[in-house]
Amino acid sequence: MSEVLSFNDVSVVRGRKDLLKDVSWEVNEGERWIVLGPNGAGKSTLMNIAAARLHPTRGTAQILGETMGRVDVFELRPLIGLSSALVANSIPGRETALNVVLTAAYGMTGRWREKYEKLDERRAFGLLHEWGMSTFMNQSFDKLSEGERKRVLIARSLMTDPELLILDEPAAGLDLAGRETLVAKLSELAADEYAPALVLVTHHLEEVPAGFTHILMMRDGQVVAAGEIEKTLTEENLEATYGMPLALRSENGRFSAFARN
Ligand SMILES: Nc1ncnc2c1ncn2[C@@H]1O[C@H](COP(=O)(O)OP(=O)(O)OP(=O)(O)O)[C@@H](O)[C@H]1O
Repeated sequence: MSEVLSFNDVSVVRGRKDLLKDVSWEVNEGERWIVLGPNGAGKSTLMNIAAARLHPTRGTAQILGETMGRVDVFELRPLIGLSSALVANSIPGRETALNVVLTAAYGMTGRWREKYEKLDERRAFGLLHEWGMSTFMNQSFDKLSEGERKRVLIARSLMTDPELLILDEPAAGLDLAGRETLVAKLSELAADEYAPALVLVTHHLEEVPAGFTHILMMRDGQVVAAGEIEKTLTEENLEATYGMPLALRSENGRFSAFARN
């Protein structure tokens, strides 16, 4: 099985603060990872490195076999699909849903004068269709609901047929039905043997789709625990991650947690 990510003692320092401290983490082809941790744990910082947007201050980060600092990141980035609030904010609101997906083919966020192949247009439409959004293809991005926007963003992140897909808080801001629809779709994606390696960042166990195989638990820029979800997602590790006693429940591959009295 080939390595998708291999981080060795990765640290990111800003001023006197360690945003990440000695993080070692490996993701292999076919794995579906959850990255869990409280606000400020360093999850997005870690994802920025995984998406080849940020260099570690110390340590080595290998992405799809290439070492950060020794590779042209512009060649690496099309191989990594990224869906995050930062990507969403960079999309011009008036862009249509179809263009939001299509422009990923050129690593752009807004359509300018580039010419797209029919093949690209068909692929973009196909992805919108797969994510239940083809009827919205001509609707502008800023007129979509939060849940619709999230699905368009995921379709966009798959446009270049990436080898790694990073979803940074894909269910943030969704209502219950929106969250459950998205989680079900992500579960389908996790079960698809042709899907890229998946990394999904969340604060909430309820947002972990069934079928995800591994979990990285973080606190204060450090790894609390990492490994197969069945062995690693324990009440003990949850308490160490969130700093409070939590009761863990699991049912049909889904999880939830509550404060323990
Ligand atoms: N450029 C920066 N300079 C200084 N501190 C920063 C910088 N970027 C992030 N931080 C700090 O680093 C810490 C980790 O931030 P990060 O966004 O990675 O956490 P997170 O786990 O994704 O949090 P959240 O769940 O709230 O999104 C936070 O305390 C944040 O304030």
